[in-house]
Amino acid sequence: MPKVVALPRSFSRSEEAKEMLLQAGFEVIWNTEGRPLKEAELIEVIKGADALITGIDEVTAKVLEAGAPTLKVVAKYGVGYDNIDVEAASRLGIPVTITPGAPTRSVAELALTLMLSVARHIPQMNAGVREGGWGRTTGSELGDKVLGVVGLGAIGAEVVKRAVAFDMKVIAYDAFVRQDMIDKYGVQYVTLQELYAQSDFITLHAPAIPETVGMINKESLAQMKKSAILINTARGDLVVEQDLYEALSSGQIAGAGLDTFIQEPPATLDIVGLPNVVTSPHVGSNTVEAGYRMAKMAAEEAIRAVNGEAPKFPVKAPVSK
Ligand SMILES: NC(=O)c1ccc[n+]([C@@H]2O[C@H](COP(=O)([O-])OP(=O)(O)OC[C@H]3O[C@@H](n4cnc5c(N)ncnc54)[C@H](O)[C@@H]3O)[C@@H](O)[C@H]2O)c1
Ligand SMILES: O=C(O)CC[C@@H](O)C(=O)O
Repeated sequence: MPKVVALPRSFSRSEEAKEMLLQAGFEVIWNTEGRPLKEAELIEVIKGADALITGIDEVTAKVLEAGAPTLKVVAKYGVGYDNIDVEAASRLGIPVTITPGAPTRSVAELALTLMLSVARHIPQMNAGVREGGWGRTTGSELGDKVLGVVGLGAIGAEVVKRAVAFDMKVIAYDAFVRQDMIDKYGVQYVTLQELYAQSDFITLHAPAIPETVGMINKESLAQMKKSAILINTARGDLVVEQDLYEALSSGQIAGAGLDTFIQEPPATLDIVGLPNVVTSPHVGSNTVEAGYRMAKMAAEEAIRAVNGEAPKFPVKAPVSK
């Protein structure tokens, strides 16, 4: 009986994907920890598995080596695969797949939610009202503001669509220029320096790769407007958190909305405790709808691999943290 290890915290909510795996004759090993697994835990659980479905667990070279004798695929439940040592997988002949498009709308909606929450101080006022207060703070509109999108891929594009509906002007930085974004939404491509200097809101949607890790640092923060609000629903690794903490505390920038952190939960409460910061615990794709799509697509990849079929959405380029 083929064995699939299904680790994403919300995977088991998807009855359809569960049923697909059972119908395909899989023995399914679930993650009962309620959190992503560490390397040592994964090394134990991966042994003898034919397929691994993973969220943001530590799929290191050692894990892949432990699974290599039987493992036929690592199917990422989502799109950001920086938690998987793709180079090691490729060396061991194990394909790595992702679920493109499945989390897109959910993450875009969260990015907008964070923009609005920071601009209107919603969590802070909500907390005050619940304590019997009536502290009204003055927020700002999104309309007529400049939104800078770093990484105009699937999620970035959905954010643009929504931002334009809020009457925002959008500028973007990406190595690949999308003519449809220019034609349909009037997006203007700029350099990173121009994006930092001109944006009222900056939203990160690039993957965590060597070129992007630490890109939001003392230097880039210093180029931003004092009124700028930074939104990060991409990966914590894109930000030097100590530099962001200092910029937010000193008024170098005005606020931040953060869904992702270098360490999750964050190692210290410094940033998340600041009054001008709104956070969420890496839930960009954690909706019922995105969960169903990601679970189904990942389950299909597991079944394909066990049947000896080629993966549908393999990761092409190796990435590192
Ligand atoms: N918070 C969450 O729960 C959550 C959920 C899903 C995805 N994500 C993150 O969002 C990221 C984007 O997802 P997507 O589906 O839009 O991916 P995508 O591949 O469609 O888009 C990524 C874009 O980033 C661009 N890019 C690559 N290198 C860049 C660089 N150096 N500077 C600027 N842009 C660069 C690419 O050209 C591409 O257009 C993922 O890599 C993942 O890390 C987070
Ligand atoms: O597995 C998760 O919980 C989130 C995955 C998400 O960040 C992604 O990259 O698609």
